[in-house]
Amino acid sequence: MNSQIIVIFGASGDLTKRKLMPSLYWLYKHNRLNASFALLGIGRTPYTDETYREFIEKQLPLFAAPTELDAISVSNFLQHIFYYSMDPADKEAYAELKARLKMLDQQISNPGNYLYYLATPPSLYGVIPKYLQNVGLNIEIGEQTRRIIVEKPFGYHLSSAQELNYIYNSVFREDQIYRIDHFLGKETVQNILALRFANGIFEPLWNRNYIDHVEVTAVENLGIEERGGFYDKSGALRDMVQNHLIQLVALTAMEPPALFNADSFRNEVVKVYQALKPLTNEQIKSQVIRGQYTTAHSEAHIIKGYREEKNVDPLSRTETFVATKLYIDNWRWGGVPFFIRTGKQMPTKVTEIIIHFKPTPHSLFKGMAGNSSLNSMIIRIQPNEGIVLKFGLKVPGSNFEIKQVSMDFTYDRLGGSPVGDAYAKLLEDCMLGESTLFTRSDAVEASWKYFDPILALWENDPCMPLYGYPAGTWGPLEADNIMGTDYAWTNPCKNLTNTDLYCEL
Ligand SMILES: NC(=O)C1=CN([C@@H]2O[C@H](COP(=O)(O)OP(=O)(O)OC[C@H]3O[C@@H](n4cnc5c(N)ncnc54)[C@H](OP(=O)(O)O)[C@@H]3O)[C@@H](O)[C@H]2O)C=CC1
Ligand SMILES: O=C1O[C@H](COP(=O)(O)O)[C@@H](O)[C@H](O)[C@H]1O
Repeated sequence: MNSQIIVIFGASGDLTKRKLMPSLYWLYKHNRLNASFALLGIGRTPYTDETYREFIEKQLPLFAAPTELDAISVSNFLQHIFYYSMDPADKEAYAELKARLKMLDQQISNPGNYLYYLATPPSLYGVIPKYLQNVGLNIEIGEQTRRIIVEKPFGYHLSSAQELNYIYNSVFREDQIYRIDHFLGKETVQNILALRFANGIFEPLWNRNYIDHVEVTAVENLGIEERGGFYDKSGALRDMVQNHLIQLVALTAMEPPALFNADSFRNEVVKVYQALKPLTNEQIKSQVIRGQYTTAHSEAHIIKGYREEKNVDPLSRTETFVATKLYIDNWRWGGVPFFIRTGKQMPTKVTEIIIHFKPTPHSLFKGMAGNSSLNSMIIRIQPNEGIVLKFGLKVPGSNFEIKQVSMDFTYDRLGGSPVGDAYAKLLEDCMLGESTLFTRSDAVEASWKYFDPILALWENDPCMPLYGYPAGTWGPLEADNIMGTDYAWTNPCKNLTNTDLYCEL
């Protein structure tokens, strides 16, 4: 790992304290950072190096596991942290920033390698690269590296994503730009690739001939917490579907890349997005269901409805739930529905992909329901990462009655070296110049191209329905309608524990 300075814009914010700092600390603790790395926090808040270190020190115990923290390594880690107070929206401030970076280079013997991390509100994503360019902070001289990580959402719709791509591509080369989607840093998400492409037994079945339908679920049992101001302008489609969920679809559906490198992998991802079958307005009405959580009363407590949350418009029509059916128009997937859903304030937090295989052509045994399949594969991404394969077996002693049983694998049985948070993986990859798990410009645009008409219809047609669902439920009943009579959502049980990979309802 090269020596480098990580420059975080938005260093006083929620993402920095909850995700970036604990991940960097984890990398530090596991000797994965260069001994002379430095972190320069940037923000308008008038911290000094010392007061910023105190701020970070207070946050760390809240987010890193107590067993991972020890006083000596925390205090050593903090010595690598510096702060520079400036408004990232102030063009004039960048010359001073450059001078501050030069000083820091000398202090830690860094040859001018900088990694910029944009953890500010998205309104600054287009501004910061231009101002860096104004003072030459984008230019690599000799062996230097200058990279930039941009948080999601990358754009608000297709045209703003295109505008941002235009700005980024005129300031940096594509291989210097890292559009982050933290789902790709999750170990089990990467394991989808291993499952599919390191094994000969699944791939022959992985197509329209054997797969009946696919479900992708990423739901949470929390509301929007302190992020009302951001979320009310975003909504579930922008926050989760256009990026995280569609990435999961891409990994499930992509063709095997010829090589395991950034370009081969990302070429295949883009092809999936390009093959998404566009929806007509009529189909958007019937196949894209949006919902918003409403107040729920239980014996023990009241859960606030979305419109009562802090910084949310009391008449808001922002969706906190989306369920939809999509098709991938290519030879492998033609006619196979992919059902995807996400929501806040659902009964549990779970992210999983379920591959439902086609039933046998004829039911020979008792207990095998007509045309429903006994075969499915559950790829659980969180909370308890693992894979379950379901199939039918004879009930002992019975008269050939068939029952569905499970063969399961939990990820923690695999051992291996310690694994950090998804952000640790992605930060480390970026520092190493490895961009496979970051989103390329054409992929962002191809994804927006599919989702743009949905957002446009929701925004422009006041008659488009927004369904309420009581907090703590599986979303509006209308979400069941998109499944039709042939399919049903698979809801994992409410109280998943780390020992149940899967439990029956
Ligand atoms: N928080 C999360 O869990 C996740 C966040 N993200 C994305 O990461 C980015 C950062 O998120 P988060 O940390 O929650 O955001 P915050 O709202 O906490 O903002 C981060 C920092 O940006 C600075 N800032 C805020 N407004 C302005 C402004 N108008 N001009 C200049 N600086 C400003 C503030 O620092 P100061 O006042 O010191 O300048 C603030 O602390 C967002 O784009 C978000 O979408 C993505 C995934 C998850
Ligand atoms: O990017 C986001 O993801 C989180 C969910 O991520 P997870 O890793 O905790 O599953 C979501 O809560 C947030 O709204 C969204 O911005």
